[in-house]
Amino acid sequence: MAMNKQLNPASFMELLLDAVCAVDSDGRFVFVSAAGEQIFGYTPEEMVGHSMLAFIHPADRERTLAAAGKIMAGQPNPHFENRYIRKDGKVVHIMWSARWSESNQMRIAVARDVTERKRAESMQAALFAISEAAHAAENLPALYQQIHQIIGELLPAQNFAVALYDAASQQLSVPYQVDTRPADAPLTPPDLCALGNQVITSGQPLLWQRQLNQPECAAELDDPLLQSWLGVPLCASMGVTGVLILKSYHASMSYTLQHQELLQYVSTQIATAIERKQLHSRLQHLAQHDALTGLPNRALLNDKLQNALTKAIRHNSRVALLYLDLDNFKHINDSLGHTTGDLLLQAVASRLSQCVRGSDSVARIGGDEFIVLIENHLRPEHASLVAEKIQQAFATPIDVNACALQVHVSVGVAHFPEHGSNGQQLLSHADDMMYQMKKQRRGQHAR
Ligand SMILES: Nc1nc2c(ncn2[C@@H]2O[C@H](COP(=O)(O)OP(=O)(O)OP(=O)(O)O)[C@@H](O)[C@H]2O)c(=O)[nH]1
Repeated sequence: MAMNKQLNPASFMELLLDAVCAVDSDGRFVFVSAAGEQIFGYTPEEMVGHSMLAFIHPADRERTLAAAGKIMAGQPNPHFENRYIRKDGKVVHIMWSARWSESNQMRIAVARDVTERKRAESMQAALFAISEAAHAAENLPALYQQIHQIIGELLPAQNFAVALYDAASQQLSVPYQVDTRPADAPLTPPDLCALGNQVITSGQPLLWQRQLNQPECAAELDDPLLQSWLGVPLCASMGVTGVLILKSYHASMSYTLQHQELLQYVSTQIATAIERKQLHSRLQHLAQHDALTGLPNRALLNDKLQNALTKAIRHNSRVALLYLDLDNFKHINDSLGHTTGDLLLQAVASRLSQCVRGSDSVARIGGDEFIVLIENHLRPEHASLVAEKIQQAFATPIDVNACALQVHVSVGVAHFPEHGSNGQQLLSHADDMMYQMKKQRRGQHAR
């Protein structure tokens, strides 16, 4: 004989993994099924009678109210996502399927916990964003900033630093650091180093939580404000190249193993992005600088000159160029050797750089030819003063390989706007002036 089972839909409801909820027109929970406790951390009794808004993540409240308004106006919504704050403080992502019941004057909805899916999605999105940033960021500082932003989407990252290890000098430097610690106790980069170095040496992440009374294994943990410290190694093709560092100064926020795993998950991609950008920067530097003296080369000078002229035209201001060429440099090479000639060129570059302000530039455009680009000056006499200063600087011989070498420099000056409207014309004018000076000097010596 077949069993005559009585159907009891209410008992099915208790078994559902998704929570069934009813919310009245004032936005209060009227009913929450048993699954609600698993999802929200509150028992249905703790939720019923309370405003739905009280449980919603503050950043999602406005959006949720707008969606609720539409549902109450008769537009069912089977795919609305928002975040709730669980009783244990954790954030839970909910996918709602909701409609308005006119007869009951309630929103009837089913809530599904999609936190795991969201986590996987945001980790994928972070990886994608990091590889995008590696291509799009203009330079390394911009890349660090973008990495900070991307990590901030994944976990609390108010206090974040990138520390990089230089294997040659065995030093850890901190090229990027945002620290919200009160200004009366400023943080200096060496404070980061002890723990950072531990991460580098071990190649393992390091998580310190004050609340666990972990031993203070480094001086930086003496800081009474510090609640938690998390460092994850950056492992690239060359091994461990640095550390990503997160810190918390809030007793309510301590980094956990879950945070550590998240950071580790993206750290390899970040290490690769930094490595790629560093390589790019090195290649760019090589392409724009003279290998012997480290000064900007002709290509970079042309860029700088173009920028200077664009600014000068916009602000109705001046630009001056000094074209410098050493006299009889060939003789130094021929008599003392090419190596001495190289050392002399390096010393000349350094002496020239000391004669100009930070806003001016010195470039090496050929064997013994240098250019000084002078910006931000009011009168032509200023450029003449710089030229004089250079001649005075070279009045003292330069010591190279125990030889005191007397260097003479011929200098030609060109002014914008008087001697040309573009870089080419200015360089050509300054070259002509320099050559005239050289001819004059030769004439004087011949006499
Ligand atoms: N040591 C060294 N010499 C270089 C380098 N580049 C070019 N030179 C040499 O620099 C010399 C430049 O010769 P010139 O242009 O005749 O210049 P100069 O002997 O100073 O003659 P004037 O300019 O007429 O006074 C040549 O002997 C080049 O071989 C370099 O990187 N290192």
